[in-house]
Amino acid sequence: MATSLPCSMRVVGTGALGAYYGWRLHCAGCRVVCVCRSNYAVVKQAGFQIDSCCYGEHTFKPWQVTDSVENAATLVPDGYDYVIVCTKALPEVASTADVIAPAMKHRRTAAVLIQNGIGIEEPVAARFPHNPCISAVAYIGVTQIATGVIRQVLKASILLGVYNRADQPVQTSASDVAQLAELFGAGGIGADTSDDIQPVRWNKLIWNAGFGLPSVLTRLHDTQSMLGDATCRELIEAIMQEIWDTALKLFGPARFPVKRPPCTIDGHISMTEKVPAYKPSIYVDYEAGRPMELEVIVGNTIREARRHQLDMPRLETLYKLARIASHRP
Ligand SMILES: NC(=O)C1=CN([C@@H]2O[C@H](COP(=O)(O)OP(=O)(O)OC[C@H]3O[C@@H](n4cnc5c(N)ncnc54)[C@H](OP(=O)(O)O)[C@@H]3O)[C@@H](O)[C@H]2O)C=CC1
Ligand SMILES: CC(C)(CO)C(=O)C(=O)O
Repeated sequence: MATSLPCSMRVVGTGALGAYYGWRLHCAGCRVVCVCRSNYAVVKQAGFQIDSCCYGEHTFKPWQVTDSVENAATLVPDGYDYVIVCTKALPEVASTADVIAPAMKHRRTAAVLIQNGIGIEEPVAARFPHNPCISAVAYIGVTQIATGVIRQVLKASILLGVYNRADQPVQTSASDVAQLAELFGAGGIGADTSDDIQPVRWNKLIWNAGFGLPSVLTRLHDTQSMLGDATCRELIEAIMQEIWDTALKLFGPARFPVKRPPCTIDGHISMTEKVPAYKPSIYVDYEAGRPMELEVIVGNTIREARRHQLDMPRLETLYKLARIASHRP
């Protein structure tokens, strides 16, 4: 893996998050290749238009824009340093490992998963046991509000940690993670590393399930409308509490709550109150009739709890209702 700039990055899933982080890594001097899908024609021609609460309005023209992972692989024949995955995590629709496989042929290429939810790393680490695997938790609040147009409402930060399976021949090291954090830092992202990333992922679930499920079920659709409704606010807090309590039982008090804020329910709510109204990405997908990240954010959470003989009755009921809602005509 490269230790100094410039460094090659391939961003797969260049929607809101991918465009934003790709832009900041480009500003840090990395050669960024964006693999686009529905926004390919627009981005290839005009780049991304980014309206950032931190940097104002900018056009981001990546080093290369391509419409397939196979093409991206030919652009850097020696292999990428990092393949940054910013697709929605939808295991029931597509396997991330299959999607990125053409660009993972060189062993030094690290897979970096910047996605919400839990249980997303295992299939990637199992498929590419010789490649480093980095698990990332992002706080940023970006949305692709029109094709190729990205709006950011919160200062971006990212927490990076290793993902290793015990049987992997090559173990991802803390220095792999530190090098990537340095690159994000050079791009102005508040980047930090964690030597225990799974509780951090659970902590992020508190926000994503807490706001995501009620947004779909109440259709109050943005954070301020939801918090402004007393019943919805109560529901958000109750979901958050159930996940918080479960995480505490799973990880124990030495590992949970995590040390970095927001790490309390009040902290998640007050962070949200401070930023403009924002549609949870589950709601953005629901509204557009696209598959939602229900399995990795909610289904996997319930299943992991059950594996440890823990019940999450509130989440389970809302999960069933949201699944029904997702099949609406
Ligand atoms: N937005 C945010 O503020 C945050 C998001 N996250 C997480 O980050 C991840 C990305 O979210 P976000 O950027 O909001 O999502 P978006 O829907 O904006 O972007 C996802 C992009 O991935 C593309 N894509 C999906 N599959 C493929 C594929 N096989 N090949 C190429 N492109 C593909 C989609 O293309 P198409 O348009 O064709 O579907 C879309 O452009 C999610 O896991 C989300 O939960 C985490 C923290 C904050
Ligand atoms: C919690 C939030 C809005 C801001 O960090 C976010 O990052 C997300 O949409 O997942």
